[in-house]
Amino acid sequence: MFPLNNNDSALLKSTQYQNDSSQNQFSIPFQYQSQNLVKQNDYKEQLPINIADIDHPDNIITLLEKTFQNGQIYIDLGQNTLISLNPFEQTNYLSDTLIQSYKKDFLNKSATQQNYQPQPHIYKLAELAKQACWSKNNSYNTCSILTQGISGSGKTVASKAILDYIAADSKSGLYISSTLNKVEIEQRIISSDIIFEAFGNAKTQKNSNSSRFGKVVSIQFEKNGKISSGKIMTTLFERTRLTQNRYIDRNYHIFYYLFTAYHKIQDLKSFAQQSQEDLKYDIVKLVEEISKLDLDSEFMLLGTQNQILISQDDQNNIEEEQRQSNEDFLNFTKLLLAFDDLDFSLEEIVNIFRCIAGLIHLKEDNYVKAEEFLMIPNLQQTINSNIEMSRLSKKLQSESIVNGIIMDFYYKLFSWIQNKINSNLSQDYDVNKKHILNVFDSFGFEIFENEYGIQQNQFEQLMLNYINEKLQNFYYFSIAENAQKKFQSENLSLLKVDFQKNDKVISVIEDVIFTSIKDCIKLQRSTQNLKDIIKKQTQEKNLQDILIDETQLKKKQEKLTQSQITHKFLQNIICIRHTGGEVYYQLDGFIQNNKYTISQDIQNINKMSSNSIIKSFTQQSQTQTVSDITQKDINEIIQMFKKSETWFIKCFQTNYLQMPQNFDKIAMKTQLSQSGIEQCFQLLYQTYLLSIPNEEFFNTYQIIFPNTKNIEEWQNALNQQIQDQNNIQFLYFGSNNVLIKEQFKRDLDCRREQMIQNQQNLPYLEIQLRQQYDEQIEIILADNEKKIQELNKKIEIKEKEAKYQQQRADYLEALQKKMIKIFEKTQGYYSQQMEELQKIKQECDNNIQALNQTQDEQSNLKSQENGKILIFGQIQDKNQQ
Ligand SMILES: Nc1ncnc2c1ncn2[C@@H]1O[C@H](COP(=O)(O)OP(=O)(O)OP(=O)(O)O)[C@@H](O)[C@H]1O
Repeated sequence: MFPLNNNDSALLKSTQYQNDSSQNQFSIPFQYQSQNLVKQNDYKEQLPINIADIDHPDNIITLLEKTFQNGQIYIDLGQNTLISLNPFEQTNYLSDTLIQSYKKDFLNKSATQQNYQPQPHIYKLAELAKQACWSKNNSYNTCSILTQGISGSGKTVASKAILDYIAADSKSGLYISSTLNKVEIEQRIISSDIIFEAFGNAKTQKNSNSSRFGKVVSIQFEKNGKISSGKIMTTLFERTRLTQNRYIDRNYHIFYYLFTAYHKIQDLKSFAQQSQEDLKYDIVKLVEEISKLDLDSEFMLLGTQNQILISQDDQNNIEEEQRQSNEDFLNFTKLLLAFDDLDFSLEEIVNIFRCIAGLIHLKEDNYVKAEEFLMIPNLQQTINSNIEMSRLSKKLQSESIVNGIIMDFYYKLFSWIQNKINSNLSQDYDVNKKHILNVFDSFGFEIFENEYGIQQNQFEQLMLNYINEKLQNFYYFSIAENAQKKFQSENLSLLKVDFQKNDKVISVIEDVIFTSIKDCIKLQRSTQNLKDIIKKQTQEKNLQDILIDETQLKKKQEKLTQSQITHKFLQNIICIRHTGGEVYYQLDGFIQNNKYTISQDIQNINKMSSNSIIKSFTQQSQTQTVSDITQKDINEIIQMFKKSETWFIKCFQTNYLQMPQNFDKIAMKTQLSQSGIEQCFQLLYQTYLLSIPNEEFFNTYQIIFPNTKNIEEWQNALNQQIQDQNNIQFLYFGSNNVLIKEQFKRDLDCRREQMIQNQQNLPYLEIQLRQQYDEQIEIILADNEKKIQELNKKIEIKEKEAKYQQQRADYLEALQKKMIKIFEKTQGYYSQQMEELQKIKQECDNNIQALNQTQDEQSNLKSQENGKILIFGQIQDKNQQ
């Protein structure tokens, strides 16, 4: 392997390359040289593909605009950041069919192509996040997806798309249900969303289905990837909406659902008849109870919107009323089905609706009905007994107590529903088992302006903007950390990039404003004192640059107070320099809205209720403030994110008029600065890099420097071509991967192509040489072929011989075995014969011996006889003589 590069010299810095044909026979200039970076001013028709191609944050807008005009709504910024543009029209970007084909495509292609890079899409992000729940590089095996953007920018749609993608596994039949009679967990998670929307969403100026709380849905997977359980956490529920309606804003959906259902009771009855058999609870009985709720008149709690709908006779309004009421009715029926999916009992649903109806009647001062439906006897008496002798009229005091009860009860009802849902979803939830995906449908930066375009921000806006600053701060931390990790894992050091962080803004809110409010509460000071305390603490903590100083503020005030309308508003304001711009806050109401305004006594009236849900409401600590709870919640959420791999979806409204095919540059520019992307542009720009394994990179691009033998030589060759070592980094040689800007990779690809083409156009001589060479090779190959054939023949003969020898060996072996068997069989017989033979032999021997003896004796005898004969002969001779 080539040596590691862990210093800046490893970074190739250039926008220009030599173009000297005498030095380099393949002297095709890199495209990078001519059209590498899109400059701030000459940015025209050319569409950059990603943020790495832009050299100035101002051009991000053009990137977004061109992408949008191209019919795309997703832009990948790298560092786990995806921009999602709200098109305000139905597109084919989100659908079940697309989910299925995307899943299939992703799985197939990622299995076969190592560097499969599908187009930026929310489903791609969901898939990557799900996969990362098992990744070895993610030690927590937990992932988080955070959607951010202003109201109406598409956070909820994006969060739902993620959940739809995740839940699609069981819809596709990938997993077989193990619980026959139980609703699938995926369905229950989707149904929980319907319930949360009914109770926590409202129609606002900016969004007809605006979430008025932050929600984290945590999904736990089994080892096989199936969802095992879920858990839902909520934060910063907007309580003030219940009693303060802003012109065309509506209250929470559930009030209108119930009101419409009551008025369409016949339709509801037929719906109940149809769905009766499918539901576990008795829906017919439920409809009977709804018909008793006495929601006949116009109600203040339903706000101006409803009054307009009921009273106007203008044709458009009648049509709008009809459309809205059909939508509310349809959503109500969905809610009834969702309750069943999550095992809400008949009694529980009736108690919820009775509570809602009770609050509607309470706001009308109709204590008889309020007592009946809240099931609290002597409610009016208790309220009256809490009215004190004070400067405020009895009416105002009673109104304030009633508002307090409504906000308190509704918020606690919402929490009760959340707990009920969690008890159903989270039975098997266990943080220690990991494989968790958190999806946070959060808040965006908010500046509220009145009908004259004057900022009118209150405590609620401060809380939203505070959470937004905290999430922004986490975003900076996260991308800086990710970039650092990416470079460290390649033994590279990241160039230091300074970016504007927002720690000081957070400090002003937490350490100055929150503590000042608390001091005021403790010392029973009024909001008039609040401003002075804030000013003093800001100076003590040296944070003046975040709070606009008095002289500046006065100048701005003078301009604004020329209009009479603004005069009153500007009396008690502070202005904070937020990440997304300057925001003016009206301090009136800060102290009151930060604490629980109802007394302990009033809070306790729920204990007198025979409605089991209302009775179960727990008391809120009087010392705990909204800012305390919010600060704790958001810190917990951020801690949870810090222990996970996090993705960010930055949602944008393409225009404030909510019109399709309309890209409002000014609106987009404002949102861009509020999104935190501009602030860390340099880091995103520098680190948007593709990663290609070293070997693959060298094999692919070696052709560009044909004489190089390894990646280190390749790198040196490239360095020699670089003329201008300026500050643009487009290529990093890491220990395992080459990190490269996409545009530069395209340039390399282009150069490679041309090198290949050049080879095809070699001069005539070279072509001839090549032909000769090819012919030679052909001859060698033919000769080789012949030799191989001969060898094969020999091998064949040898093989035959070997086969024959083997057969013989087998035959002899078989014969031997046979002989052994015969020998074993005949052994006994032969030994007996041998014995007999032995005997015979012995006898023979004896006989032979005897014969020998006889012969000896005979020979003796004969010799004797011969002697005798001799003697006899001698005798004879002698005789003859
Ligand atoms: N990807 C999309 N395609 C089509 N329409 C969209 C898309 N995203 C958002 N919209 C439209 O914009 C509306 C507002 O979106 P959404 O409710 O998700 O906003 P939000 O950011 O969650 O707002 P809030 O903060 O008020 O809850 C949707 O009801 C829908 O009509």
